[in-house]
Amino acid sequence: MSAIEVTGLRKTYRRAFSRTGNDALRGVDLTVPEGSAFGLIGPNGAGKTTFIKAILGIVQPTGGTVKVLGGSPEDPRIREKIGYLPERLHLPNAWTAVAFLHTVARLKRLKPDRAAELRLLERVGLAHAAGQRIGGYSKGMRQRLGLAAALIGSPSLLVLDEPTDGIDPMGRVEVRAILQEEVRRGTTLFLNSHLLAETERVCDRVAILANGRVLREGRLEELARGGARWAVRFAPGADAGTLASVGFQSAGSEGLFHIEAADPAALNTALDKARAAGALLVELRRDGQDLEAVLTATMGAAA
Ligand SMILES: Nc1ncnc2c1ncn2[C@@H]1O[C@H](COP(=O)(O)OP(=O)(O)OP(=O)(O)O)[C@@H](O)[C@H]1O
Repeated sequence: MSAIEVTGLRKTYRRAFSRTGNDALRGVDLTVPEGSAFGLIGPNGAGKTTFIKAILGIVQPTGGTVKVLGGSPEDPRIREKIGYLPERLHLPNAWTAVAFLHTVARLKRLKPDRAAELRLLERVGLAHAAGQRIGGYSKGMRQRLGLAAALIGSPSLLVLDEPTDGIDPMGRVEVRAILQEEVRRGTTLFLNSHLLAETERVCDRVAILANGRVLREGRLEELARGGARWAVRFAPGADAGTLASVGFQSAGSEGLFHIEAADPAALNTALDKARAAGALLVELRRDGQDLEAVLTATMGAAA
């Protein structure tokens, strides 16, 4: 089953007293496989937050269909299985973190469990501030609390809109570890982040949204990391003719070669042959672009 299945999704925000509107989504088809870590990227105003709100039933689509966890996002039984961290968090400043999580649990129709709530606060690095009023929290602390609220009840789908906004670099490492744990647990992660390095580290699939349309979608390996192409450096003295016969094409600079290998087994077979011919491997890396380069190239091609 797909965690999210969207077809022909359109959203036009109507302008008051006007016949025209603002087309935020212009026919989006997107499938998010269950258990995947999916990243949505794109420039400001692309429609990312609108897309997220549509899959959560917060905005009403103008057209198209949205199926989440096999049902409608408006179905309360489906909503209970979704954890959501919005881009703009509104937290009750006069409350403590514990009181807030308690209420979120009740809204999710869960039995309040103080020990579980304290464990969650510990997990997001807020144990020390559990009894403090939220009004005194820093931006990063508020964001961590929002993440804790999204994690309540071990959701099947976690939808996070800019989760590390305001969180310091060490905090980002912690948040990333939590997201990776959740994915290992089987949660589907849907992440909207402007931090491409973050998306690249956490996600296995990515979609590029621009001007309300999906320009590219696929496995990160295929889009960014170069897929089957590898760059290999051998120690000086390796015989280029012999290496070419087993698939290594010279890249011009001393000792540097490229090879296409469909999978790790094919790559290792070629490396074994190169070593058997006396070549010494000194460096191996995927010959790919990073996500920033993919986004820039995709946006350039679409302009
Ligand atoms: N409530 C609204 N009323 C009218 N227009 C809106 C509303 N919300 C969003 N828009 C418009 O819809 C378009 C898409 O906005 P959206 O916030 O979905 O983009 P985004 O990709 O999340 O942007 P960002 O990366 O800047 O957060 C923009 O042109 C925006 O101005």
